[in-house]
Amino acid sequence: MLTHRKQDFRTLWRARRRELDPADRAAQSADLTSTILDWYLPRAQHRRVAAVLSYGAEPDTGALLEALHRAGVEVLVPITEPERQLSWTAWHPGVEVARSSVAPIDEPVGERLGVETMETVDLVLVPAQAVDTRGFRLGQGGGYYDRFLAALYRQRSASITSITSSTSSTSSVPGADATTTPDAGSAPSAAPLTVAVVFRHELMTRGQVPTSGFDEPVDGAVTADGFTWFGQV
Ligand SMILES: Nc1nc2c(c(=O)[nH]1)N(C=O)[C@@H](CNc1ccc(C(=O)N[C@@H](CCC(=O)O)C(=O)O)cc1)CN2
Ligand SMILES: Nc1ncnc2c1ncn2[C@@H]1O[C@H](COP(=O)(O)OP(=O)(O)OP(=O)(O)O)[C@@H](O)[C@H]1O
Repeated sequence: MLTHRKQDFRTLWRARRRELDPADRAAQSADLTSTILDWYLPRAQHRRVAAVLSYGAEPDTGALLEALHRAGVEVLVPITEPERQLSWTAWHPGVEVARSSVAPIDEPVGERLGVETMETVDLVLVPAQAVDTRGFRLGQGGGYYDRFLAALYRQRSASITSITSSTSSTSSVPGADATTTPDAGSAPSAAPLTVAVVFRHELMTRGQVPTSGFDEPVDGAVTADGFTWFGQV
């Protein structure tokens, strides 16, 4: 039942995405690019970002990936593996790509890294059809990012625990009320931060995205208007 609700919702929002005027899509993609660069570059620590090679009607990430690379940031993109797992590989302009064996998308050819590589990633840009202000997102329906985020958060909380046990600062869980912070002053401090990248109309009020047990919330969302953070990490 819930699966049907999710599927209907996905179909609806996919159609809305395809109906976006191409000029609007291009303008929002350009604003997303500058918003992400303006926020990230002054805060970069490891200078490593995980993103995606966009396809179809997604926000276009081409200019963003190139600008990050030009700024000396290592860009990682996902590789779809069997059993709905993701691995990660480095992207650079002109990298050789090959068709995935499990999804209808092209992916770079190169060394494949596991979730451990995220220990030195600052920011994970997560694809989504829609996201609500609890941080719940709807993706392509493969469950790839749900599985990946679960593994990432296990790793992240293990490292928070090891830091807090030596510094006695507090840790908490995502899920408090959202704050829209165009200057992103109150971004949570856990690393890497997970941020859904969506068009303006795809950022919704809490409870609007149907969820199921495996869904993992993201820390924030970014649209052409700026970043929104969903709570403390
Ligand atoms: N840019 C990008 N890369 C990504 C994802 C994503 O959402 N966006 N993924 C996130 O998990 C993974 C790939 N997941 C995918 C899962 C299913 C389909 C797929 O079957 N697409 C069909 C059907 C689309 C439709 O019904 O309209 C297609 O494109 O023909 C594609 C990618 C990893 N890489
Ligand atoms: N950690 C998990 N373990 C087992 N099954 C999972 C897990 N996460 C998701 N699934 C299953 O994967 C399927 C797709 O999940 P869902 O509809 O939430 O995908 P999605 O979030 O839209 O896709 P994606 O994460 O790839 O962007 C569902 O049947 C879901 O139950």
